[in-house]
Amino acid sequence: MLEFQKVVFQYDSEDFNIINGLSFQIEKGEFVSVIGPSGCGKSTIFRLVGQLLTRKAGEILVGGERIDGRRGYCGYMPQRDLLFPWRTVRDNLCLPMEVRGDVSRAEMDRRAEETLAHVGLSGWGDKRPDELSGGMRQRAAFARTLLTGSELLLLDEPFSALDFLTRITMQEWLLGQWENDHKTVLFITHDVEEAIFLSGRVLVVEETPICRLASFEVPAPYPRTRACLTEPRMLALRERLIGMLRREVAV
Ligand SMILES: Nc1ncnc2c1ncn2[C@@H]1O[C@H](COP(=O)(O)OP(=O)(O)OP(=O)(O)O)[C@@H](O)[C@H]1O
Repeated sequence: MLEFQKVVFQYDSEDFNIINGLSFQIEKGEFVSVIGPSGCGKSTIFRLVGQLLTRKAGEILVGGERIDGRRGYCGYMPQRDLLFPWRTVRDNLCLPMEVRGDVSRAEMDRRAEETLAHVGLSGWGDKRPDELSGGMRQRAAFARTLLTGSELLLLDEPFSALDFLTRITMQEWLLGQWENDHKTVLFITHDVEEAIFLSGRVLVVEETPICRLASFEVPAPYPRTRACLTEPRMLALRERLIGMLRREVAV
């Protein structure tokens, strides 16, 4: 579903390649997390997939085809929900369809209502975002990401601003969504436990410049509950990943 082939990228203001010959693959329907220390370049990978940044070399393929010149092949959900405060929740959800411009107003509203119901927000379409709780706003933002119609979802620390209880509730909610629709999800987080609870595979940024990602299979079948986090194999993986991240930020 997503493939990097020897991708190289440099920010204009920097004198080195932050991404330096990176190759990796994500299969269709996988839930994969990317972890690494702050500032190592995780979001840069997402920006390259979304063509918000242009690589210097290498290829990025989605669904086996080069991304260049294409649109609508991925949905992006940033850390902050970025819902427009002056729009109703429904009109926020309609945005990706408005941008595409390929469906009528009535159809946009129908799809928005359907997706609101899907994320447990029936009846909230006429509200403004500031009338929703943090968790509800994130669900609305996720619904908007779904309405891009893309099979590949890039979720960039979507729960990091939430309080602990809302956060674990949202993790369980997201896992339930994924277990139903099996979209391909690439998920950035700083939280090792969140990564192993949600993912089938965890990719670790071991160094900057990023030349490779270390890949770890998560040893727990789906469907999952939080109880799996206390299993010895999961605890061992958690400790191993924390150890790797500690080494990277050691001073
Ligand atoms: N527009 C830019 N110009 C120059 N440098 C940038 C730019 N955007 C990001 N950087 C730098 O590139 C590095 C990687 O940034 P990026 O946002 O990809 O990291 P990250 O791993 O996602 O960080 P965090 O976990 O804190 O969100 C950082 O050192 C950052 O300062």
